This record gives sequence, structure tokens and C-alpha cells, in this order.
Amino acid sequence: MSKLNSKYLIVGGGIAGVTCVETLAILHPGATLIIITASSLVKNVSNITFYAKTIVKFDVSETEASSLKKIHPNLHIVYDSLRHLDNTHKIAYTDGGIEITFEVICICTGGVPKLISDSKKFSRIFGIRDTESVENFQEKLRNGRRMVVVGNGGIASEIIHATRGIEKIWVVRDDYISATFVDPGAAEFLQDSVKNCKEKQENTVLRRHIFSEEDTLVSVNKNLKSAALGPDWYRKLENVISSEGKQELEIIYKTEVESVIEKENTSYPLYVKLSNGKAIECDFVISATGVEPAVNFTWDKEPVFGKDGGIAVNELQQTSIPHVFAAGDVASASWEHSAHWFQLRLWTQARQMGAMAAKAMHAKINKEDVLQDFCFELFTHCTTLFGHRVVLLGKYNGQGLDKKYEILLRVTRGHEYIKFVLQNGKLQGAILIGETDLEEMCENLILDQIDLTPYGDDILNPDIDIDDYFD
Ligand SMILES: Cc1cc2nc3c(=O)[nH]c(=O)nc-3n(C[C@H](O)[C@H](O)[C@H](O)COP(=O)(O)OP(=O)(O)OC[C@H]3O[C@@H](n4cnc5c(N)ncnc54)[C@H](O)[C@@H]3O)c2cc1C
Ligand SMILES: NC(=O)C1=CN([C@@H]2O[C@H](COP(=O)(O)OP(=O)(O)OC[C@H]3O[C@@H](n4cnc5c(N)ncnc54)[C@H](OP(=O)(O)O)[C@@H]3O)[C@@H](O)[C@H]2O)C=CC1
Repeated sequence: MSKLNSKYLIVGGGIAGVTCVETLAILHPGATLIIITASSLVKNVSNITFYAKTIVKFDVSETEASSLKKIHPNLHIVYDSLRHLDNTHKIAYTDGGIEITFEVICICTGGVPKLISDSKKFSRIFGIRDTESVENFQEKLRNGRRMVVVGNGGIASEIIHATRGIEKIWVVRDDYISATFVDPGAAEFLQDSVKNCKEKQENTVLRRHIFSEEDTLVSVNKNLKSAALGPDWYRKLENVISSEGKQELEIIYKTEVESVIEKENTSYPLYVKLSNGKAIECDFVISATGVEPAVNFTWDKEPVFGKDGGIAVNELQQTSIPHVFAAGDVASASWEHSAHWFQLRLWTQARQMGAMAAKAMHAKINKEDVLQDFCFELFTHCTTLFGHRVVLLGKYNGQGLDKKYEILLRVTRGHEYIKFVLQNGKLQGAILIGETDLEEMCENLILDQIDLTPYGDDILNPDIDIDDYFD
């Protein structure tokens, strides 16, 4: 058994782990640092664009782990998996028999797809997480005629948008699409893209609704060993066209998959029974039904876990064991959140948590104080759904706003969808679809909690340059 010794130990080569290494390279370049990565490829963030102070868009790609050595001369890379963590003696044991003694450790082991039941029985039911699972999907797409997609979040939406030449049956629990990210109105806006709607209606509609918690469909991701894919993973699907399949999409709303059985000597190998009493025959099922934290190693002494199964961390990404930190999908944000932030397992948050963990680990080693980073003040997510740029800010679906709140909408079909969530006249969250150029203004309005009552509906009037009000 070989023995290593390091001040800092990072486990996992996803965005959280790599960001933690990069940040430590800046903060403490002279210190010893080891990363354990199960894969020779690690995640790399590039082309960072700031839409505002906290609204950041970037590209994610894979790079050789060895390239990390360029940024941190004292980095030692262990290509292996963590097997056991001895917290009493601060020793990590790997599958390959390496023993690493450390002072502080950051667990960044990510998440694994949470699949529908019956997935263990059949290889024709699978999830998407890493490059290997996409290759499997590509293969199934090439030979498939009909697929069932289960789930209503990011992956399902991207698959429906990116695949062609195959019959698609999309089974969703909700009565509108892409519910993890948007509301029914935005879903309708996005659905025009799904339908390939050619008719263009440029008339702008401005509406104000007063909602109460009971009549608003609040869609938050509630439950909220491989590196997760980057945002453009679905491009790999775009050129894969099945030779026999038809291009058709059927969306089955308010329905779940009850059971799946394999059938021999029938036209399709899988028989999917739905909760609405119907059944569908298909070639394969994609279960795009969320992730669960990957705690795939043992401990002598376990830290506290969050309700979602993640390792509970405080605002400094520190677990209940002071020398153990955790970041990214494996962590459960268990501090008292600021009014406009909540956890969703996204690369943005993996990056923010990885950087925060590095700062806190460095402060602990140097016996310094550290404050939580400003980015945790506001939930932000920039993504692309059905070909449209989508920016989500704060409590964009009224999440957790107990009292009555108002929604102000401006919609131009095929062009933009803007939704403001207001409470007591102050902006609490926003959905911005299209090139709205409102990101920075919304960020300021949410963070500064400016009373917008005097401006009425003008705040979204397309004929008024609202930025002028706040100059
Ligand atoms: C198909 C898909 C598309 C996505 N698209 C987007 C998107 O558009 N926008 C967005 O914000 N988010 C997206 N996400 C989510 C995002 O990718 C994740 O939230 C983010 O990558 C999590 O980063 P992480 O570092 O915590 O975990 P991961 O990226 O999962 O990395 C974990 C790492 O730990 C390693 N590991 C695991 N166990 C061990 C062990 N025992 N020992 C050593 N190493 C170990 C793994 O090999 C891996 O390298 C997507 C996810 C998927 C699956
Ligand atoms: N563009 C982006 O930003 C993207 C982000 N991602 C991220 O990657 C991760 C994995 O994506 P994904 O798998 O789409 O996860 P998501 O958490 O985004 O969505 C999971 C969806 O599956 C539903 N669901 C859960 N269990 C079942 C079930 N048993 N039957 C039917 N539906 C079910 C959920 O409904 P309910 O909410 O009611 O539980 C939800 O609609 C997530 O962290 C996601 O945020 C992925 C792709 C793109």
C-alpha cells in the first residue's frame, strides 16, 4: 500500500472539485494538494460571461486531469476512487490501495441519476449522466423507432428538443412542460418551439395577475460515479437519426410510469404501463427523473446528512465534522438561505460551492475568518431551453413566498417571455426568456428591494426604457 500526505485533499474531478483545486491554486500555491479522480478527464470551465454581478454564463468541457498541474505546481493527481474515510485519523483509503493522510478534505463526488423503479431490471431503461451514458443513448437512438421519456426537468426538455427521426412519447407528472425551470405560461411559450410553430405573432401582450399561493403552480425541484455532462451534451444527439422512426411527439400530462415489462415476439420489446390506465409499447425508456447525491464510500464517523440525502454543509461548505467540507451535487445546502437563494443541482452552484469550500478550507488552515461569498445572495441560472436563452433569477416561480404575490408578464410570442414576481411591490424573482437585456436591472431590483409600486405596469412597458428610471 502506497502512502501519501497532503494539506488539502479533494475528491472528485467534476466542476466542484476542479473549481476547488483552481481556487486553492490561487489562495495557497505553496501548499500540498491532492485530487482523487475516478476519471482521467476532468471538467473545465471556460468562456465566462458576466451578464451582471451574480449572473454568470460559462462553457463546460472535459480536459485531461494532468492539465490541472499547469495551474498548481504542487498538485498530485491520484487516478482512483475514494473507498473509505477515516475521520478520526484523517486518512483516506482508495480502491487501488493508496492511503492519503490530510489536514482538510473536500468531498465533491457529485450525483447519480435517480431512475424510475424497474430500471434495475432492464437495460432498456436508462438515465443520462456521463459520456458513456450518452453513447449508449446514441446507439439506442440509431436503432430505435419509439422512445418514452419520463421526467419534466432539464434533461427531458433537452432530449425532446434535440432528437429527431424517432417517435417520442413524453410522460410528465405536471400539466405543462419543463416544470423544474418554468411556469405554465413560459412552458406555453417554449412549446411553440416544440411544435415548430411557423406563424409569427409579434404583438406584445402585457398582463398583471394577482396570485395567491393556492392558485399558483409552484414548481421547485423538491428533492432536490461519474462526472455530469456539460450544458451542450445534447448536441451529440442532433445528428443521430434512426433509419426507421417517424418524427412525432406526444406529450402525456399528469401521468407517471407505473411499471415496465419486457415482451418477446411483439413489435416493441418494452411495454410501459401508465398511471392513467394506458400502455405504450416502445424500444427504450429514458428516465430523466433527477439526481441523488453520490456518497459511494464508507466512513468511520459519518457527518450529518440533509433531507435530500446530501452531505449537510453550512454557509462555508463545512460539514458537521470540522475538517470535512463538501461541494456540488453531493452537498446539501443546510444553512439558513438568503431570501432569494435556494439550492438546485446545477453547474453554476457546483462552481460556486467549490470556490467557497476552497476559501473556507484555506481560512481554516491559516486560522483566518472567512465570510460566505456574495453569490449565495441570489439564485441565478442561465441556460438554453428549446433554443431560447433562459435566465432564472431569485424566487422565479414564487417559491416559498407564503403571502400573496403578483405576477407581471410581458410576452411576445416566439421572441420573448418576461415574468416578474412581485411581493409588496418589490421584485422577488424573474424569468427572462429571449434576448431581453434585463438581467442586470432585475439583479439590482431584487438585491436592492426597491419599491416598484410608483412605476405600476410601466416597469415592463416595452415603449419605456425602464433602465432610465434607475440611472
Ligand atoms: C445530461 C446533463 C446535462 C446537464 N446540463 C446542465 C446545464 O445545462 N446547466 C447546469 O447548470 N447544469 C447541468 N447539469 C447539472 C450539472 O452537470 C451538475 O450539477 C454538476 O456538473 C455537478 O458537478 P459536481 O462536480 O458536483 O459533480 P460531477 O460533475 O458529477 O462530478 C463528480 C466527480 O466525482 C467523481 N467521483 C465520484 N465518486 C468518486 C469517488 N468515490 N472517488 C473519486 N472520485 C469520485 C466522478 O468521477 C466525477 O468526476 C447537467 C447534468 C446532466 C447529467
Ligand atoms: N439546462 C439545464 O440547466 C439542465 C440542468 N440539468 C440538471 O441536471 C440534473 C439532472 O437533470 P434531470 O434528470 O432532468 O433532473 P431535474 O431535477 O431537472 O428533473 C427531474 C424531473 O423528473 C420528475 N420526476 C422525478 N421522479 C419522477 C418519477 N418517479 N416519475 C415521473 N417524474 C419524476 C421531477 O418531478 P418533480 O419535480 O415533481 O419531482 C422533475 O420534473 C438536475 O440537477 C438538473 O437541474 C440537466 C439538464 C439540463
